[in-house]
Amino acid sequence: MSGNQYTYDCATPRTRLERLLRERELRRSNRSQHSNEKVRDGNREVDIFENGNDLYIVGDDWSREEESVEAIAAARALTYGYERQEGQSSKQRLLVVANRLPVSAFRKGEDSWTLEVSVGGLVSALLGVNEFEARWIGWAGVNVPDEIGQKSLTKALAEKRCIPVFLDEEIVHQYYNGYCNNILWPLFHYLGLPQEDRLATTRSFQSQFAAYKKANQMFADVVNEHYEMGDVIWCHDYHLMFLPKCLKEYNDKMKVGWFLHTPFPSSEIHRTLPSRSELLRSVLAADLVGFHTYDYARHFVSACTRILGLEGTPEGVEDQGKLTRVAAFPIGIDSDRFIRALELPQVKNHIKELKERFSGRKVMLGVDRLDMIKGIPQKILAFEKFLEENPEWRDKVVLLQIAVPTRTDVPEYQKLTCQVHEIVGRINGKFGTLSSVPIHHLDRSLDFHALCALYAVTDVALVTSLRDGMNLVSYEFVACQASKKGVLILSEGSLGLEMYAVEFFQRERIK
Ligand SMILES: O=P(O)(O)OC[C@H]1O[C@H](O[C@H]2O[C@H](CO)[C@@H](O)[C@H](O)[C@H]2O)[C@H](O)[C@@H](O)[C@@H]1O
Ligand SMILES: O=c1ccn([C@@H]2O[C@H](COP(=O)(O)OP(=O)(O)O)[C@@H](O)[C@H]2O)c(=O)[nH]1
Repeated sequence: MSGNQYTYDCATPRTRLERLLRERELRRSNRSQHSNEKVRDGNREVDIFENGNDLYIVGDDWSREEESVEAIAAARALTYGYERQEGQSSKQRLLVVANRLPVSAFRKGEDSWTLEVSVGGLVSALLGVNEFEARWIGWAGVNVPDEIGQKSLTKALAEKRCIPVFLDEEIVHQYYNGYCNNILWPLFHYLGLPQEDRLATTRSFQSQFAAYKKANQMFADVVNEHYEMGDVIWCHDYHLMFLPKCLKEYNDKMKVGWFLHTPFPSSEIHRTLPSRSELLRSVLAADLVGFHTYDYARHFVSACTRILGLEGTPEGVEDQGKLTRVAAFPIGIDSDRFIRALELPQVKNHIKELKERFSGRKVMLGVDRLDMIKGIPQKILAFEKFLEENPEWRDKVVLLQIAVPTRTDVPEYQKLTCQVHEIVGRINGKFGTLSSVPIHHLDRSLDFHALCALYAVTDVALVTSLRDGMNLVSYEFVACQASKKGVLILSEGSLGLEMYAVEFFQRERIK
């Protein structure tokens, strides 16, 4: 054995270790204790062998590296997900960090709170993650300026394994309403930048970007406070693109993943963002970066190569020997949860009521947050055209549109709400009768069971997104249609998700 001996710790070239571990895992079946194996690392060949609890890695230009079982477990947790080691607690600890907590808080008194499940695909998707011992860190959707409120809310949230980040009104205004939802959200969905934000010198842009960085640091501070060695940190979405960098600056041993729930646009679109480079570099501080689809991942890698001049590899992006792995991990739903819900007596009753209420009419359904990317005005206008062109259907079809209010402090969303109300009012005025209207529009959310019943009685679901990250509603509808086999109409803007949808439909045997 040649070279110097030193102790490998989890922070030293992790990416190499991961690559080696992955290859080693593939050879697991042929391996015996104390055996020696040769593994390729790029162009080099290195030897890996185990002795008791130690892993030895020896290569031509490598020094001998000695790795503890804990460090291997930590690297494996990041590379393969959780793997149980003797003497460890039964589940890997996971800190999920997202702007929105799975519950939103409403203040009832000085120190009393009610918590309601937050609506949105990110929350729906992540509630299904149960193979980890997970804690959530995020914003509870409420301003809590006083100490009594902060303490009591922290306590109430702890019961849900949630840890709050307290953002004051000004930060929420600049970071969430401003930079996240007025700049990044429309840009990532190809709606462009608001006119006034094209120049970085615009005061609003600068202050919003500063608030964005400040908010990300506030999330990082809470993570640091709760971090325990070996934890995996999973950062979510466009709200927290700075977080991987903040975390690694604090402790480069942390295992950090970052996942984007929206599309990542082509590099030509990302290039129009004044802070384009800083955001990319911050995300690249993560060990693993994930997207819903291969296209989004490819766009991210090409933004890094074209805008930052870095090298894209089949595994990700490389910067001076450090590899950030980039891959597609399409999020799905727990379909069994929906199928089971349909068997519950209260859901069955609800289905019966809905069938009676709409008997003799075909039910069309839209379930969306009231967001410009969901194409709600377009959907309703298409329905109007259908009624105009097919008068025989006017009293035989109803459109139920659940439009969950969202980001209501952002002017674009306020305008959209007025626009949708105006169109619905006009169409109901035109085609309604004294006893019925063609569109039932609800400005509120439904709970899980009510939603399942609605999906089950629907004849045609309309998913009309102009662009969407994934859109879980389409999957949920299919899961609830096992016996009915209705129709799902997906807009062209949702077709990026087609391959996943088709695979899902086949699995659910819906033709
Ligand atoms: O937290 P909000 O501002 O109220 O918005 C709700 C969520 O909207 C976005 O959801 C996305 O995630 C889904 C699951 O991956 C995906 O199916 C959908 O296409 C996306 O739009 C947003 O990305 C989340 O951060 C929000 O929590
Ligand atoms: O009244 C409602 C409307 C929607 N949802 C949930 O909100 C999520 C929406 O996710 P999607 O990915 O379709 O879009 P997003 O809102 O995240 O952009 C889905 O899980 C729905 O079941 C809900 O719980 N109640």
